[in-house]
Amino acid sequence: MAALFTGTSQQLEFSSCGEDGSSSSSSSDTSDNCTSRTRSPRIRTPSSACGTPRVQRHRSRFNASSSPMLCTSPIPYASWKKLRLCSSPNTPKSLLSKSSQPVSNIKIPHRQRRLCFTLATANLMQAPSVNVNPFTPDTVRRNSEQYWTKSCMSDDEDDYVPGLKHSLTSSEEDDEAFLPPKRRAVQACMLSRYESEFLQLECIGVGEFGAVYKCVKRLDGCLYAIKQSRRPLAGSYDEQLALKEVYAHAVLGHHPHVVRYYSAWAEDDHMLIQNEFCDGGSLGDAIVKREVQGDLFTEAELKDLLLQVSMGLKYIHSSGLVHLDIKPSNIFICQRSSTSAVGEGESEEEDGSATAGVIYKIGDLGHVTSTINPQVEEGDSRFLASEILHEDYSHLHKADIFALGLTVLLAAGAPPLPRNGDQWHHLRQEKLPELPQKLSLPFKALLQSMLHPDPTKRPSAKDLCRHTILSEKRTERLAAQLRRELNVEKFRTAMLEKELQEARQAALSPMQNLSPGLKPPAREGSVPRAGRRLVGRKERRSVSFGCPGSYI
Ligand SMILES: Nc1ncnc2c1ncn2[C@@H]1O[C@H](COP(=O)(O)OP(=O)(O)OP(=O)(O)O)[C@@H](O)[C@H]1O
Ligand SMILES: [Mg+2]
Repeated sequence: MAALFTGTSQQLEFSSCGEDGSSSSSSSDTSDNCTSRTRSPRIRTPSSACGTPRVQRHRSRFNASSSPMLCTSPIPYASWKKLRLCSSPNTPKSLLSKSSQPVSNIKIPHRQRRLCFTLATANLMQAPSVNVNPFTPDTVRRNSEQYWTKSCMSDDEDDYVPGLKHSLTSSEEDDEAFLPPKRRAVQACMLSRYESEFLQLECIGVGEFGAVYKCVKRLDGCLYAIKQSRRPLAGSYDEQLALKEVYAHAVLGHHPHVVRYYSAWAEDDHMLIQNEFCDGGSLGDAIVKREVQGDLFTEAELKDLLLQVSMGLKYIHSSGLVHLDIKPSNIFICQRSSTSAVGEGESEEEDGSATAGVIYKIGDLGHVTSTINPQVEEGDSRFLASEILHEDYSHLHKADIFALGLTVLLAAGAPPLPRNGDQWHHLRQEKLPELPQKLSLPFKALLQSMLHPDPTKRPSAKDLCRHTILSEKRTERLAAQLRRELNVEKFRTAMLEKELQEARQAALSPMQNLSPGLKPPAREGSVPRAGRRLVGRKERRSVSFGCPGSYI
């Protein structure tokens, strides 16, 4: 993995993401840009509030937990090294690699491995061996385009259109480049799991914990976001964060408003977490982008954001957990089409959130803790509720509501949030920041209530999901969902009607060929036997569509 990091950092140039630690400038951190993150203790001296500098407290906690004897975590923190037990899961790919390994497992010296990894990575970069998933929307579209192009070509071979021919050839070549030649199987067994199972496409973000890469999984051809810890993990604070994230994801399961987790493993002292890739990036990035374009989130969009994240929080809270690091850079955006491809239909239908537009998802579960036995690692100080600073953990889920209130205000165009000082306290004393747009009074009042100094006065995530101000949004979502379902049913009905007509015709045509004397007497309203048998299996499906005058 060291090699992996050496190799890839050369090729990918971390600095090209513009997010190296040194470039952080919190003055312009409208949306907690990843340049400005300081994972631990963000409050230096929130004036009178806290005598002990946060840094101190935080560090000591971290040191304590690095020793197995002093570990205070409620989670039985097995050393991350134990993850190595499952670092080569029996995915078809790893089984293939294993079977191609020589019987005598020759240990390659580290230096040599480094070289192998780098060379192999270079080779893979040149000719990526990745399967093409035929079911992803892009592939389906491309295949159908190719199908039409090909059929047009074969209809009239002589009508040669250079451009068309060229595009067809190049896309065929693309496909060939993606198919794994057999000889690469030998290389694959020398690669790390990350390198053998994934093709790294680009660096999509850098945070305190590490870097996040957009990757395509060679086996299924789908995109994933893989988060890699920057520093070696053993006994570190990062280890705790990484394990917390993995444990939380595993407990939470799937929800349309929580970034989906697929797998995690350790390689050469670094943790890797494979998550759903959100093609719209983070809300933080979206806020910055829209600010630059002078295009603020409208009130309707803000309500949609608030409703969706509240749904995700409601789910997290109902599982007895709290996020504790809600902020724009930890909320991810998926465009509608890509989300449906991930196969989340069931749960989306449940809460009626499947509509056109974007889907917001809560990610980065590195600070998640349980409400019953909380082990609080504060998140970003800009979003920290004051009771958490005072170590009052009796209403932890309301700290998430507070952070969400500030997140929505930032999306509404609020100026960058203070990390400490008087401004920091003002925000926690019901003094909302100035906004560059006019929000309706009820919506403003709702946001204000989310920032109430008394956590018990803040609405819960459940309250927010049911709130009348957001109910309009909810109704809209529900209506859109129903419209989609109606369209599907209409389409199904049309198909069945067509089938029915064909079946009737098929049944009638042999009868028409019979001489009049041989024809059985027609029973009014009945379909001839042959016809019934032909469509009999569709009976149950068809019956709800009420086909008058038939038994079908
Ligand atoms: N699933 C994902 N899909 C798309 N982009 C992602 C995904 N996960 C992370 N990113 C990008 O990587 C950045 C950092 O990710 P993440 O928040 O997980 O890391 P972090 O180290 O915890 O950062 P921070 O300390 O700011 O919370 C995000 O701001 C986002 O731009
Ligand atoms: Mg983050």
